[in-house]
Amino acid sequence: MRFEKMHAAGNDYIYINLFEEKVENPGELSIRLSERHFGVGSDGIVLIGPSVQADYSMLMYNADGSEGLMCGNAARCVGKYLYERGMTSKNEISLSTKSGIKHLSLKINNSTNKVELIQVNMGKAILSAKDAGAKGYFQLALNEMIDYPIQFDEQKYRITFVSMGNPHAVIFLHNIESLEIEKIGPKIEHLNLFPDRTNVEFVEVVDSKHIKMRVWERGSGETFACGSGACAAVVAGNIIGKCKSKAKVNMRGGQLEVLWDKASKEVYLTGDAHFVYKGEI
Ligand SMILES: N[C@@H](CCC[C@H](N)C(=O)O)C(=O)O
Repeated sequence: MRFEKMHAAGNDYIYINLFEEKVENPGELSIRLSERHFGVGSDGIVLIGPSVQADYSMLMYNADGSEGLMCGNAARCVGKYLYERGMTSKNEISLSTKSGIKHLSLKINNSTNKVELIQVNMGKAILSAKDAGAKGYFQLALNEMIDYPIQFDEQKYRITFVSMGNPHAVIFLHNIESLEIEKIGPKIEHLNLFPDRTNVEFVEVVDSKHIKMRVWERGSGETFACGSGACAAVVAGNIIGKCKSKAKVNMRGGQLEVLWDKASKEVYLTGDAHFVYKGEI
């Protein structure tokens, strides 16, 4: 099986082209390949395939084999893959995902014909179970959580829940560098408040247009970046008065830019993406 490793801000996935390869048990494959010592090593796998309603489709699996309904960084990598591997010559691409059809806009460097930046319209941020309506995408024990206080291990946290097609619990703190994310992340991921588990973003304000974030991803642990998480952090930050609706988000592996268009309620995620290497197993 041939694959390509790609990353976006250090959020690394193994990309498999279903036009060339057959995958029978993607969850099991993701566990095996993602393992950093005995496998290839990644935050999960991404399958690129055909679609009836959109130009292409994308499925993604976390390192523990669970399926992620949306992945902002993978969607952007898929845009680069489709263009640079000659599967499209379009710079506007529609991509079917488990949380609906997303639209990608590619910025091409005319002299190299390489994709420099990829923006994905992540769709509307959903803040309450009521707004999620029939689409669902997540279960929450409460209707919504805006700056909602919780306490465990004698520590207090305030959570704002945002669905970007996948669930995010956003927590603003003062010093994220010293955070024991391996201890706290899984506890919040598994709180009863989140029957589907949740991704957890720990966010620090640099200024109103710039935030820093560390992320504990559902199913993958701490990752170097999370695109949907960056979107959720800006939406949550804007709602509770911590940042503007357009902000840069710095994560361990790099920077992404997020714009929450208040008129349409849609969230745009922009940044670069990179091929790491091709492999065969
Ligand atoms: N890293 C991703 C999100 C991947 C899925 C997530 N762990 C989930 O289970 O919801 C991104 O860039 O958005």
